[in-house]
Amino acid sequence: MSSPYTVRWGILATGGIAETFTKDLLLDPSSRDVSDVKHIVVAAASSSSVDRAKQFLADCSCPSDAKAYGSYPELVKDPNVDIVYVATPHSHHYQNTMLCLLAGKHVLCEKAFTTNAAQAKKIIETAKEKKLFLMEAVWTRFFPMSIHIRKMIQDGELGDVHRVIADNSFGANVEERWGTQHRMVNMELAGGALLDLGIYSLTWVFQCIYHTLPPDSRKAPSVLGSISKYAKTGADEKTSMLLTFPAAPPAPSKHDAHGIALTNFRVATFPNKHELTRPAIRIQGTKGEIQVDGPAYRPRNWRFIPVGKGDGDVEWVEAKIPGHGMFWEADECARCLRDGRSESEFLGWEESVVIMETMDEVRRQNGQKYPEKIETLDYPVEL
Ligand SMILES: NC(=O)C1=CN([C@@H]2O[C@H](COP(=O)(O)OP(=O)(O)OC[C@H]3O[C@@H](n4cnc5c(N)ncnc54)[C@H](OP(=O)(O)O)[C@@H]3O)[C@@H](O)[C@H]2O)C=CC1
Ligand SMILES: O=C1OC[C@@H](O)[C@H](O)[C@H]1O
Repeated sequence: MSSPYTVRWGILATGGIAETFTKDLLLDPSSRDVSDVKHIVVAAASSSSVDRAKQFLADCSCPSDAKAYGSYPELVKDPNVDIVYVATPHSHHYQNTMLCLLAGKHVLCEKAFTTNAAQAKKIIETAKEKKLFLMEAVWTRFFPMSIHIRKMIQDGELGDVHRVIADNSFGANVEERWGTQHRMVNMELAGGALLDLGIYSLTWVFQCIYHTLPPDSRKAPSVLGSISKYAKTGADEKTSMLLTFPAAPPAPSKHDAHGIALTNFRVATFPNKHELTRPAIRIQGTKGEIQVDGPAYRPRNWRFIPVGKGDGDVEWVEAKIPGHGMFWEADECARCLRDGRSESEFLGWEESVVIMETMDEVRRQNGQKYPEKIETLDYPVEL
């Protein structure tokens, strides 16, 4: 058996998801029956200090020879880094990803890709120019469950999919939990429910209705969106979206399809998040519906209820996750690098842009603008 293709990662920022991702990277791939790729963490950078980066590497049990850097520019100069995982707040993704690409590094950038679609197009254009790999880290797309559900739809097991309803909401006392400075509500950090959580509701709508079509049949949806703002900062705390995907050309398909994407900081998808009470996602076709339990970003159970059957007739299917589940997107990055592909077919550049454009339009309809310094295409900008 040939030795696995090995990818050397640099971690940019040392916050919560950086730690979760890094620990997942270091899990033995055989624990998820993977043998063709493997991952090494060779460096991490903190904008706070080199000591913070050192502590991060230690906390994640990274190899002792992994390099700690006290700045992002130092990280992207490291010749041992093949690909950088960008784990800063949404507001910084554009500047940080441009830094990496211009230094010749492949990039996996956390979601939301950027603050707006124009920035997403700019980093994609730069990746194309530099012949580099770039992907938005919408990790849920790479779950075996997501892949299986997409295939069921493409194989016609649901019949014609007319509607997808997806909710990704937290029940929180926003004032107590996040105040005014936390990235979740801080407009300086592109805070708000839409870019942080709503993108997962949109992910389920898009991966079931849009992504399952042949690429040349995919058409961007029209969207109606409603935003309610958190009084203390103006970030969106409730965003509800109705998307209409036109009938798929060239063969005039029988219908268009609706997506209802919801996100909310005040009320949760499940009243009791530890019980399987109701689906976070419903994928509704003419032969039946798939229900996914949620949370939308890391669902663990799903079921298919054929037309004629009741909820009580069909058991939930548990989809086990040997770890947190971020390794699957990393495995996809490794396979793309191995095969010389600049983008993943699971989440290509065009689809990331269409989703960013959808969120832009919802923000436009509701007068939701972030500070110019995080909406700008200028680079470099000190944030
Ligand atoms: N895929 C998933 O499941 C999840 C994804 N995310 C995404 O990951 C990104 C980061 O989220 P999360 O890890 O929770 O955020 P954290 O606040 O925990 O970490 C963000 C890190 O970014 C760096 N940073 C640089 N500049 C700033 C700044 N001005 N303000 C705050 N932090 C700054 C800091 O690291 P340093 O000081 O070392 O430079 C900080 O620790 C977001 O885009 C979010 O959407 C978040 C949670 C889950
Ligand atoms: O991506 C995410 O998934 C889990 C949430 O807790 C987090 O806020 C969000 O960024």
